[in-house]
Amino acid sequence: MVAVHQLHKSFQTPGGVIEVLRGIDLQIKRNERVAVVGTSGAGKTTLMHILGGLDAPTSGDVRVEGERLFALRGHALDAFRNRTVGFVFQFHQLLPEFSALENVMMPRLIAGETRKLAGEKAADILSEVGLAHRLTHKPGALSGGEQQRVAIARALVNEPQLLLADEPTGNLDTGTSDEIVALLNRMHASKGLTMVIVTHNLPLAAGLDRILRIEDGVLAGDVLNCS
Ligand SMILES: Nc1ncnc2c1ncn2[C@@H]1O[C@H](COP(=O)(O)OP(=O)(O)OP(=O)(O)O)[C@@H](O)[C@H]1O
Repeated sequence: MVAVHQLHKSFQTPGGVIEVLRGIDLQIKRNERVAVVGTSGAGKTTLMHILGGLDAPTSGDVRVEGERLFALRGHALDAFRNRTVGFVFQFHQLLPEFSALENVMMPRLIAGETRKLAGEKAADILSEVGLAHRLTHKPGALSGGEQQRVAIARALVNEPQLLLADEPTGNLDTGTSDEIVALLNRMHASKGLTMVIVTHNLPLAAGLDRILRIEDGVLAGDVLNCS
């Protein structure tokens, strides 16, 4: 599903060039649930952004579903990302002036669907994440857990094969965090998703199929969870 070959990423900063990813090789199977752990600043978010085509590597290759991500340019990359990858961030990044329904419709409207069909699909997925009663609420009128459910619905509304989540429970209390983890696992099971989740939440990581540890820009550990 995902194949990463000799991935390097450097950033130019006022203090000079910093090498954040230093030669990562990685394969992720279809339907796998992978946790990415590591100390702060290790390069986890940078890796996720590159896996999802949000940022380009300095060198190296990423294939998603056999497609060389960075051979795609402009509109072709946008379209591939919109169709194939869903993102969930720590801070939900919902648009505050739009309702839950409108936020979730957005990726389908961007893909060119009519408002009517996009609205139906968005209502269905919001219902699947337990928010059928919150369609017209704006993000500010929702709890933190509900906001994250809307963000998960938005990530899944285009039926992507790959879900990338960066600290999806990082901003939530323990109870709400457990509900979000349960929801992600339910979505994985019902939709056959491949999931990659950056997390500092060790029980979350321990519940997934595989744990990757990134340290100082390299893959320092890769453990299958056999329990
Ligand atoms: N656009 C950028 N320009 C310059 N440096 C950057 C940029 N993005 C990330 N970095 C640096 O790259 C390093 C890795 O950042 P990254 O966000 O990938 O780490 P992380 O492992 O996700 O950390 P955390 O767990 O704290 O979120 C950090 O030192 C960060 O300051």
